[in-house]
Amino acid sequence: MSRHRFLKNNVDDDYDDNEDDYNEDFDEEVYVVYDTLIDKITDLTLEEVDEVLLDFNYNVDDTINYFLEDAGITEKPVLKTSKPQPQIQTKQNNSSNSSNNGKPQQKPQQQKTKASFPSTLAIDLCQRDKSNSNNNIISNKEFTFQSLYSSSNNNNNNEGVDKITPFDFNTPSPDDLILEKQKQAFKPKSSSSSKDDKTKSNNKPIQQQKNNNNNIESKTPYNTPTGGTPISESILKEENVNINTKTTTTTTVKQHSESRRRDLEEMVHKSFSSTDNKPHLNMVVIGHVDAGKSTTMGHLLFKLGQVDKRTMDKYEHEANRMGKSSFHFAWVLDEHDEERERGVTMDVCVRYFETPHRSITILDAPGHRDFIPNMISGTTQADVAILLINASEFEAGFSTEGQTREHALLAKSLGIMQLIIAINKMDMIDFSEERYNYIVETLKHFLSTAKFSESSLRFIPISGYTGENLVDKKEPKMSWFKGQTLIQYIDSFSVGERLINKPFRMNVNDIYKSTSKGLISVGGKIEAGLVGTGDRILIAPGNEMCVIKQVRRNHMESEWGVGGDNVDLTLQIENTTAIRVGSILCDPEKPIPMCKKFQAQIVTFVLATPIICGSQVVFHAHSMEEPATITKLLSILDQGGQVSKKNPRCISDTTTALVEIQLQRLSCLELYSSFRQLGRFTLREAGKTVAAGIITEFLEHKNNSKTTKTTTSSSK
Ligand SMILES: Nc1nc2c(ncn2[C@@H]2O[C@H](COP(=O)(O)OP(=O)(O)OP(=O)(O)O)[C@@H](O)[C@H]2O)c(=O)[nH]1
Repeated sequence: MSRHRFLKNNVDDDYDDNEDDYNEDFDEEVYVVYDTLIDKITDLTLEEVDEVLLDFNYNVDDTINYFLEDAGITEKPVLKTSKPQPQIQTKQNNSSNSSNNGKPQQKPQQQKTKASFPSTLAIDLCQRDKSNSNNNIISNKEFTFQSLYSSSNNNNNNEGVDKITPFDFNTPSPDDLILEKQKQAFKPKSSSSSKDDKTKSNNKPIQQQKNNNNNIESKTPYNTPTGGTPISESILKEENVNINTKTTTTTTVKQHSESRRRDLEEMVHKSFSSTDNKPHLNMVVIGHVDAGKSTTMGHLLFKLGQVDKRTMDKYEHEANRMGKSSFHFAWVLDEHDEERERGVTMDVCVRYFETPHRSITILDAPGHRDFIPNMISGTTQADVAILLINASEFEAGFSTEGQTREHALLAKSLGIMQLIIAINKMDMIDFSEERYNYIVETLKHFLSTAKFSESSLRFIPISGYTGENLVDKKEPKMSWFKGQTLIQYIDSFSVGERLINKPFRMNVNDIYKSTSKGLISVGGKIEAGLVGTGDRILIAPGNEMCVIKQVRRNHMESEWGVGGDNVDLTLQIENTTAIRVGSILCDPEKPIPMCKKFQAQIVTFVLATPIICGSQVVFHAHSMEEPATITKLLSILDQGGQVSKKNPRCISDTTTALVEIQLQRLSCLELYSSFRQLGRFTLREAGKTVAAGIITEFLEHKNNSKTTKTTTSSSK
């Protein structure tokens, strides 16, 4: 019934182990430089070459000179042209963990262009900027998200557009090499051959398009590059591809056939138009630490019959024994021993319930500031939110050190439009109307400066512990409140559009290992598209294929899932380490772009030190996080989104600006104009959220698509 939470640390370990996979596709220049220098600089790595090439805009000569100078070598080596073959060998070494030369196994180096986060110099520069041009920076007093959101452009012209760039077959392409490998590996097997016999080539040379600063072939996110990675044997079998045949064709792997698509659409239509259908919403519960989020949700689930009396008694008894008697409702959601011992939620917990007109997935987020990355990851999956406020200690949560403001701003930045503000622990303030009104007025003012529209806010006094106003009203001392109960407000959340016709995208938020070999279950939100059992989908990054064996939506088995659903998928996959929290599952024909450098519009929060060119931050988007550098400050924008100052020297508090951001590694991202939810991000520095933003333009990106070149003797 309930979803297990995935222990992020384990995944991070997997991820580290897998970095070689992640970095195994390089441009040809990388191999030219590497092959030319490797005899002279023996500790050279492909990753290092890749980084430096990037800095030199893929200029081979400049890069070689850089390394020679760095190593103090004056004699220039003869330039070696690179053939695809060494790529394969290097990657084989990688995947087999060979210690042959060891280099490709090393983790990527840190970026060479490092600048430490600003200090007094930056503050000084900023103040000078301010004094020179007071009009250019939006007043600190008025926090504005307006330009961030007004720039949201609904232009989805890119949607579904495929531009296929033909590959020049004069030279042996990486696909040819793969085909050779496939021929060897995929010898026809008898029908009785066991699954375990399957051999998968781990070589994944992709014919890459060059995506440097000056050479962006196209900005559409759905370009389908030529070349591709080898499709796994199981999938080839399902496609009925006979490897030992004569005619060579390039096939794009399809997620599902046209007829299957029609069937799935029919099922979706039938389900959605049924009178039993309750629109689904993902609801994140946020707020300062100890505001009562888990207690309120646990008590609500208990009142709705989602937790039986016996289990509740057991929790109460055990909580008593541990001296944590007041936490027994919180234990419905806080399942881990450490969370129960510490009385603190650490990771997002997922639960499901229904109201008369809605089916709701609860995402109970941690309130403690140490776990804000988890809160962000939960909020990115949500459609609506409940902000819990501790009425007895409102000031502590609302202070700049508290998380009330930060959570509300993050929720807004991550696309939450509808918010219930539950003023909790009313029993601790003797259900005082006066205190309630004071808190509501203070929050109303703050939330309007954060650009929440007043009509999308609902304020409600509750006691999560006594249960007052959760599903019914009993407390005579609170008879002054004439509004609805919490469950009624939840029931009246409006439901957003389901992006069924967009390419499939799902954000992986949980992973549960399966006991069956080759099967793995993942949980997360389908951002867009339609999937069904039997679909073949692509895992990015990593460009690995898998097959959907089972779909669970709203915690029930289903044959399909659509945009907006929070689902668990059981996947058949040969390399279970290819998937991790932060992966994106996508349509192999229209995969998510991979991006390393982009232009973005950001809004800064309250900053300890201003942002300058070279500021190091942690970039959070959907469920991924990645070290990043702000490489250029392009302009400061006014409230209308117009440029008010070009090339500023720094960006201070609560300012809207256009910047360039460089990530340490290629990451799965979308333009905000194409996929809002996957084109939003937040930036954190030293444990604090410093800005939120949207991706406006890719500067360095590549597109993956799952194509395979197969040789067939007969075509259907
Ligand atoms: N008196 C009273 N205590 C409450 C109420 N709601 C929660 N509490 C208590 O507040 C403490 C913290 O509650 P939690 O539900 O763990 O708070 P939380 O917001 O989920 O905490 P984190 O997730 O760790 O941020 C517990 O001791 C609860 O019993 C309430 O309405 N009244």
